[in-house]
Amino acid sequence: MNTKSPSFTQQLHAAWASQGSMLCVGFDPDPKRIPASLAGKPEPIFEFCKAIADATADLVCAFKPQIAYFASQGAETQLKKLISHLKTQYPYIPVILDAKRGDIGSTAEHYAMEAFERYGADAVTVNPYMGFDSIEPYLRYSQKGVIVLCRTSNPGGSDLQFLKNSSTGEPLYLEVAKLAASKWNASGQLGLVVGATFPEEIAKVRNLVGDMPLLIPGIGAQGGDIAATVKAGSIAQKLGTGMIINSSRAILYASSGEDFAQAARKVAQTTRDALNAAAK
Ligand SMILES: O=c1ccn([C@@H]2O[C@H](COP(=O)(O)O)[C@@H](O)[C@H]2O)c(=O)[nH]1
Repeated sequence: MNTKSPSFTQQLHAAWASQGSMLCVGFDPDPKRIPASLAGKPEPIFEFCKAIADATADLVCAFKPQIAYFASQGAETQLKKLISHLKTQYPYIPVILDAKRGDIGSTAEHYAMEAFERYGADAVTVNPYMGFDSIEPYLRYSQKGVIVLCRTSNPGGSDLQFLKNSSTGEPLYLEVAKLAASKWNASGQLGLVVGATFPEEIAKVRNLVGDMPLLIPGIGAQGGDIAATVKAGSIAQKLGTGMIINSSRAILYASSGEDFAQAARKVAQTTRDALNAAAK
């Protein structure tokens, strides 16, 4: 009997199929933007994120808390409580901790423990620019997802990610994609971050990495084009899979009033529907 819990990619494939969605709701809880109706609660960050999670859980394939928003407020306990709530109430929805860690192996071991043991995340984002030994400690958790930054959504991403390898002539982000697909993915649990703000590059990455999951931030507040993103990241014959398309602020802050969770749901629903329409 196989008693192992499902791996990150198994969870993801099940969520794409059962939820019928490629939308990921991101939790970037900015204290300045949390609705006044939650002020005075002992754990406003947790309450805010929980309300949004509960209002959108049937619309998503993943949730993505961004650790900086919790750590900057000393709200690690609220992050832990949020992930625990998500894993208890929605065990079929993978939780990706967006931490973008990158450090030497001995330190990376502790970052991996933080993500997978302290917080119980199903996957974590990592920065690959210190090389394979900085990623390897995460891969020891053979069921957990490791999502490697490749072509980020920010304008400054081009500063380094477009530098050409002097022997192959390939830009650095494509070298990362190639390494991820050919050498680093022994666990089969790797994914790549590619920004929705650069659909042409999403297509180039997809072309190199087969059906590896792509975490795609940059629709919504960053203005990435939904139709172009979905077209670029789709896998032939497997439409509606392969992408975890994140929106954080556009959903979280759809309303600053007491109706914030219902407003978030409306935006999440419209976004999920637009993603699905583009995948047809
Ligand atoms: O290239 C990247 C990698 C990560 N992010 C993160 O995604 C969300 C985007 O938030 P929006 O409010 O939808 O713009 C945020 O947590 C970033 O840290 C990214 O934007 N780009």
